[in-house]
Amino acid sequence: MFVLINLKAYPCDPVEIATIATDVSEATGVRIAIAPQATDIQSVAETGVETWAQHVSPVEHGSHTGSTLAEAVSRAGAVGTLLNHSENRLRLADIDAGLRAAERAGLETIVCANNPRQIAAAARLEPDSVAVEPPALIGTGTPVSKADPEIVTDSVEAASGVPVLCGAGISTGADLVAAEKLGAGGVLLASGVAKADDPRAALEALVEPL
Ligand SMILES: O=C(CO)COP(=O)(O)O
Repeated sequence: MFVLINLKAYPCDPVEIATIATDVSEATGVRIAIAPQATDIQSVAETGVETWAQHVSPVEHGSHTGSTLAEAVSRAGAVGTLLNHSENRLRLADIDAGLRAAERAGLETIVCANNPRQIAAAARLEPDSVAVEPPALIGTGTPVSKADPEIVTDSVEAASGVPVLCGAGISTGADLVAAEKLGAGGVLLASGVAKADDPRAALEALVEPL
């Protein structure tokens, strides 16, 4: 299972969480990555943890003030990027161009989507993986694998062989096991670790049953 922790714009310490993730990943052998704010990518990557961008802009080098260049996040130490998170929705053409920008920079890609129909469309754009996250469950602590397991199984079918992660409301080891049983190759989560009083205990408990 791939565990990708999206720190969003939460007021957590990204380097502390990255250090914990490195320790837990080394101790358990579970692949754990952190997606911090773009400006924290370098300091997070320096901990040795697998580091992802939350987004890259659909542009190449050029006159694109305010953009997040795929090559720049790669240079800072990111090895992958999310695209089209439900909190940062993109137009179809921009998802496509963002994917091609990430490919040029050598970044692994995950395109997020709300439901199995969108997963089918996202998979056709040939990302490395897709992630289904029903927006209504994000941040609720109610996992998609429990609230609506068919969203995961239908997404796995709709993705036509592209690996599927699931996310929204995931916070326990049981949630990870349930996601794996439904066919997900990984999970995307945020508040369960980024907002935990004790992120180390939260992350250890999360991967313990794997
Ligand atoms: O949006 C998410 C991960 O990208 C899920 O957020 P929560 O884990 O807080 O529900």
